Amino acid sequence: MDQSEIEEDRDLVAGRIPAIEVLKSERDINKIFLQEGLSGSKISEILGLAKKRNIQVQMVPKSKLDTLVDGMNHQGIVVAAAAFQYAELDDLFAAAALKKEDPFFIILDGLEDPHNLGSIMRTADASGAHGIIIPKRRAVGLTATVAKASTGAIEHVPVVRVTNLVQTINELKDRGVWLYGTDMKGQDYRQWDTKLPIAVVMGNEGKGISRLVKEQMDGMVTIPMVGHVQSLNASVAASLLMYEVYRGRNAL
Ligand SMILES: C[S@@+](CC[C@H](N)C(=O)[O-])C[C@H]1O[C@@H](n2cnc3c(N)ncnc32)[C@H](O)[C@@H]1O
Repeated sequence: MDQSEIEEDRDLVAGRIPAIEVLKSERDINKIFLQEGLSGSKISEILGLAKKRNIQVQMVPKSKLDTLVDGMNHQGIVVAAAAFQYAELDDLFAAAALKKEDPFFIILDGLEDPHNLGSIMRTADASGAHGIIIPKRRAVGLTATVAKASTGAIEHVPVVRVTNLVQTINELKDRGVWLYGTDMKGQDYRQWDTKLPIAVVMGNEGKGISRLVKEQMDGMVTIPMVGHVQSLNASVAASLLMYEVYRGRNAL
């Protein structure tokens, strides 16, 4: 096998749980590359799903998988799947409408780290967010590393990629969504009314939210910090905020 066997419009999904998620999804699968001599319950599940979907499984030595995914921890399995599909803004509204819920979107203003994006997708799925909006330029998009870090959530959380974030924010406002930015100078997140249709904006790992985006916000929200460091990791902050929305909307 060499790299040319993988068509350019294909994504390589590495790892057992991500492989199972992609095999259960509706995405087209080209082929499965499985490390020789592996067994176990997850491998049996993968082989069962492959059989059910009539997907070719090629047995390869570990070194081939290492080369294919460039040292990523593949756990003996790589799935060559159709390229990750981006959604449209309407798909996010439709996802909210389908669940009869007010929109709950996450906007990432220039997030760069694929592990942060994967982790945010994982919590977005868990906390019931209807989708994520990212800019096309100067930001991480959907990659194999993101897929791995999302542990399969990438198959369930729609991601919209837009050319102009400020324009999209204005469209969201026109459609009744309240925009909340996040930094260290906003209202305490425990006093935030999360029962409205909302989009939460997270900033870049180094620079935070850009000025032009911040100017469009209806409000700013802050997670209090009483220690010595100046900010939380973007995906950690996003998780706390997403669960605050969940908590506010799902009273016990
Ligand atoms: C590492 S921080 C960026 C710090 C950046 N130097 C700044 O001044 O905003 C990345 C993102 O995480 C979120 N964040 C981090 N800590 C936060 C907190 N305590 N409250 C609200 N959001 C926070 C914000 O969205 C921020 O833009």
